[in-house]
Amino acid sequence: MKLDVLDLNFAYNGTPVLKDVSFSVNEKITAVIGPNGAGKSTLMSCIAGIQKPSGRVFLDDTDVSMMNEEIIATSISYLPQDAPSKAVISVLEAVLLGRLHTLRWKVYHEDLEIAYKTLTDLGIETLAKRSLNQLSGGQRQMVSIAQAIVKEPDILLMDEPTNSLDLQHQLELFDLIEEISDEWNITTLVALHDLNLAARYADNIVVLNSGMVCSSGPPDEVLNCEMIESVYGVHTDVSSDPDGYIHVCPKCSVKGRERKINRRENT
Ligand SMILES: Nc1ncnc2c1ncn2[C@@H]1O[C@H](COP(=O)(O)OP(=O)(O)OP(=O)(O)O)[C@@H](O)[C@H]1O
Repeated sequence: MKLDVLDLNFAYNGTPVLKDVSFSVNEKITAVIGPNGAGKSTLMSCIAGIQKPSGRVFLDDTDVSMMNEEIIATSISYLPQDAPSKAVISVLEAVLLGRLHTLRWKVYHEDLEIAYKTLTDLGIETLAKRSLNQLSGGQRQMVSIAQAIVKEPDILLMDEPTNSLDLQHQLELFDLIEEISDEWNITTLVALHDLNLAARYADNIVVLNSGMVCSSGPPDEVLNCEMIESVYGVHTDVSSDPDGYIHVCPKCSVKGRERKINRRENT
């Protein structure tokens, strides 16, 4: 499904946070990157319909503000950045909640099958009967991811889904996102801090800085030393491997290097 974001502007208490944000994606996986406070989470929640920005969001050329509640609820799945729930309910019940919305309160056999399949795909089926409040942070994060995926949405919005996940689970999560993107033809927008994960898995990268899109395109066009230095204030080596994947190796922060030079000069 095509996602078009057109001239989004959003302010918290009069302070602008998103400024004329426009981009279009129909690639399978798009990473939204940018420094702390750039506006990534705000952008995700605006697209999910939680915040009400000015501007337009179109799904396959239909204005989301014109779509009915049920279609939006079934089309868009949103995994927020907030800490996953510690409610006293089982993992299976929590995942099943992902199949429900305000206009759909009944669980069918098909929902159970899809919930178990999702848990198995994520490698957490053995947790099905455990209570959320007895899980580790990473395990709870996996359950939140299962809740987002189990909906089988057209648009999957994930805000820093790799928070609390170990290396194996980070890679397995993205392998699964790649797989379901292919199978279900969904568009995934994922806010990420890890530039190497973005380089490895995203078909397209949108760079947000101070609420504005400062670059967008495929990883090999977007990820370069100049962009990373100007947006993140970090010196890096950027290289590409024989498979064509970009690798970003951080060297030092611009400020850190300046402080070191100043210290040397003053001693
Ligand atoms: N509820 C809020 N009320 C007021 N200001 C907010 C609120 N939420 C976020 N902000 C501000 O909006 C700006 C963008 O925040 P946002 O969380 O969207 O950034 P982000 O790119 O997701 O950051 P991070 O990488 O640190 O998660 C920041 O300056 C932040 O302080």
